[in-house]
Amino acid sequence: MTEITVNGVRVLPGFLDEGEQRALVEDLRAVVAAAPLFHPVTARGKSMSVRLTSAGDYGWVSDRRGYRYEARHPQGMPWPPIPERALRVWHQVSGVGRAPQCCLVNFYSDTARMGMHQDRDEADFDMPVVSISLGDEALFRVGGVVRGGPTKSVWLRSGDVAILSGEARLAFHGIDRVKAGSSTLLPKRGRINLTMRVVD
Ligand SMILES: O=C(O)CCC(=O)C(=O)O
Ligand SMILES: [Fe+2]
Repeated sequence: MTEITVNGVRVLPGFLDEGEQRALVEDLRAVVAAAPLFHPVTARGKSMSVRLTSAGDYGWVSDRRGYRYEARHPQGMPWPPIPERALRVWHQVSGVGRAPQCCLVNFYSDTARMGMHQDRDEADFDMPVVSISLGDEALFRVGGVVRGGPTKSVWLRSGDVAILSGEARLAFHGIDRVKAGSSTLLPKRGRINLTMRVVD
């Protein structure tokens, strides 16, 4: 496994083998059973194309009041615990002593995408964001810390881990598209991305 760096974001291709990926998908079934996926809307009333849920002490939500971390799912239940298997990845790659407080779970259908944004709803940017990709490949675009600057893209494949830390912690990033049917991991097509974060 050769680590690559895309505008400062570290990518560890094939960090999880297929058995670990399958086990993690099973863990996520339990997460989604306890805290169903939902389609967030933005403060402007636009529906996001990903469906999402969270595990941990906090979950990321967005609705007409804007986006923020909340201790409960929009339907009122607490978020389930972050799967041990995901926590292990965090402790292997994050380089920090703290545990993540949120594991955001994004589900991308064939047509879903995510616009360029910074992850900046957390209190301490010395804490990295650790991402795990499962299922179909996705074109991940990374820019600098200023919107609109030059970008580089890389395909994130099932089992890849990406780390936003240091100078790249606040890098703009997004998902341009998902290559439908490029992986056989998930029973239906699509992609799951987990991002673990220390929130407060
Ligand atoms: O899906 C991805 O790889 C990135 C997700 C992301 O940037 C986010 O949830 O903030
Ligand atoms: Fe992000």
